[in-house]
Amino acid sequence: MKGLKDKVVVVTGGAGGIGSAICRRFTEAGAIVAVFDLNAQAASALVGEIETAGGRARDYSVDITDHEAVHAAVERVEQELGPIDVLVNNAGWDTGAFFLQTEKPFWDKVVAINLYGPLNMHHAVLRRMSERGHGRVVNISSDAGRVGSSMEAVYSFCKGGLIAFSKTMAREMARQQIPVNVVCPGPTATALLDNLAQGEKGERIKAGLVKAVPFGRMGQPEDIAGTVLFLASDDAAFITGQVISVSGGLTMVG
Ligand SMILES: NC(=O)C1=CN([C@@H]2O[C@H](COP(=O)(O)OP(=O)(O)OC[C@H]3O[C@@H](n4cnc5c(N)ncnc54)[C@H](O)[C@@H]3O)[C@@H](O)[C@H]2O)C=CC1
Ligand SMILES: CC(C)c1ccc(C(=O)O)c(O)c1O
Repeated sequence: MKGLKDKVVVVTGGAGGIGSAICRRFTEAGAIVAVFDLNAQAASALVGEIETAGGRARDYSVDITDHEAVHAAVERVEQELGPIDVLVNNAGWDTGAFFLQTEKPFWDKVVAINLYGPLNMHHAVLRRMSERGHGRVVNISSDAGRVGSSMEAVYSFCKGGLIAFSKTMAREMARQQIPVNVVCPGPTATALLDNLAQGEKGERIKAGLVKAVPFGRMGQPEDIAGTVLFLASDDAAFITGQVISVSGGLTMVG
């Protein structure tokens, strides 16, 4: 894909399942990746692996729910790696429960990570991109935000909100020619899915999710990364405000 070499890319949740696949693919394409993650150990291990393979990456231990910490980390990236060209908001979290069995402290955590996290990141990075009139944003939502998902009510609320927010940012950033797009994975084999569906009941939930996928299998993190790179590349320079599901046909939204 065109235009990714030497680009500075920030990936939140970059040490996780889908995030690490995205980071690897960007570095394989010649980009320099800033791995933002709460899990400092996993982020550092990923950077070591990428460097061993000849790629360029640096880990940043950041909690995306912390507004000041996000601004400080973004400033550090620009000082250490250069102006940020691409922002991928990928970090997310949930655990499965029916809404009526949940309480506010749980909602606060889900909203803090899945909504305030991306808000903080956009606020810190897009002002800089906007001043430069250059940049790209790819937000990782979920098919849960398009069609809902039982036992993921507050998460779906956030992921649907992220889609609406992305379309609004796409409009607000259009004058600066900064595309903002959304990728919606379906059920994908990562720790998040394992956490959502545990034990025998979990296996039944996973089997049910797979059954709903026309392609008849769960996604792998590598299935998601290519679409993210495409949207960050020059090949997608005229695409903005779009939502693409990468879910083996789970949702076919017009
Ligand atoms: N796995 C799945 O089936 C699906 C995942 N998604 C979305 O894909 C994205 C990536 O998810 P996975 O790779 O599956 O999850 P994961 O659990 O493997 O990775 C998430 C990463 O985010 C990091 N993180 C969590 N809270 C953070 C915070 N406050 N600050 C910084 N980093 C934080 C974690 O340390 C972890 O490394 C998420 O936005 C998720 O909602 C969407 C649809 C399906
Ligand atoms: C139903 C959607 C696609 C879904 C399923 C599972 C998880 C997860 O384990 O985190 C999601 O994030 C989803 O969005």
